[in-house]
Amino acid sequence: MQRTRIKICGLTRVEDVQAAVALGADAIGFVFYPNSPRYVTPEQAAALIAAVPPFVTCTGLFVNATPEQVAAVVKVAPVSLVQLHGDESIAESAAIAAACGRQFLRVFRVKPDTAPADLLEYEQLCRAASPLFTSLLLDTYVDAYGGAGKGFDWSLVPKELAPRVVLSGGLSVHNATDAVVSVRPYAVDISSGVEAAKGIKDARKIADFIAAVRAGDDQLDRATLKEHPHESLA
Ligand SMILES: O=C(O)c1ccccc1N[C@@H]1O[C@H](COP(=O)(O)O)[C@@H](O)[C@H]1O
Repeated sequence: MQRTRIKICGLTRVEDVQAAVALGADAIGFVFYPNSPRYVTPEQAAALIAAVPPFVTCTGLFVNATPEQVAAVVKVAPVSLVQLHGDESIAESAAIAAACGRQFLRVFRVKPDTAPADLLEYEQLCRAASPLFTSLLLDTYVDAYGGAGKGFDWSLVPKELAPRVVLSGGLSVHNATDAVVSVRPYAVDISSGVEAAKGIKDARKIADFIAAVRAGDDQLDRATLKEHPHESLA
């Protein structure tokens, strides 16, 4: 049975954390990039993380921070995964993860001229560089680094890579079902598409987004049953 993991990113209020968790988010993201409108201090994030039950993953998002800066944040805000969303090289990303003792998501910001083979090669390099590497997170290249609500051409994602990637960039209730069915990613990550205003999440939009992802999962399950009628979906 297909179950695409769902991360909701850029939370700043405890009521938004509680809503996301209650509605079924698998992961919650906190933005430690000071230029972001969704920035939270490590102390604010620690208070938000205290509202998260076990088995929901808390992620810390960084842009071009040093290993020392990331380690200092993680000491105060106990995230279990770091999302490296800037121009850090693969070696720098591995060093950051080692310094803070956390697994990491390496972000690849896709441009119109990105080739599918670039993504495959980049993922292999990440995997070879560090045992703390978990997944490639694919976002759209924008000057502001992220959280911009801008999508990229999903046909650039190689079929063999898709089951291991986190897909993000411009996702919303309007395209989530299509994203799941056409890309088949391991997970999806959303920020601006479930907001009422920057940094303020909208519980209705989160609920609708999650329902749209599950509708995609259901479509994939039905297709699998049609192709392999004797296969169990359990
Ligand atoms: O959310 C932010 O403010 C942010 C700032 C800097 C880098 C990344 C940021 N968010 C991430 O951007 C992608 C796409 O977001 P959106 O759904 O298109 O708004 C997502 O991975 C966020 O985690």
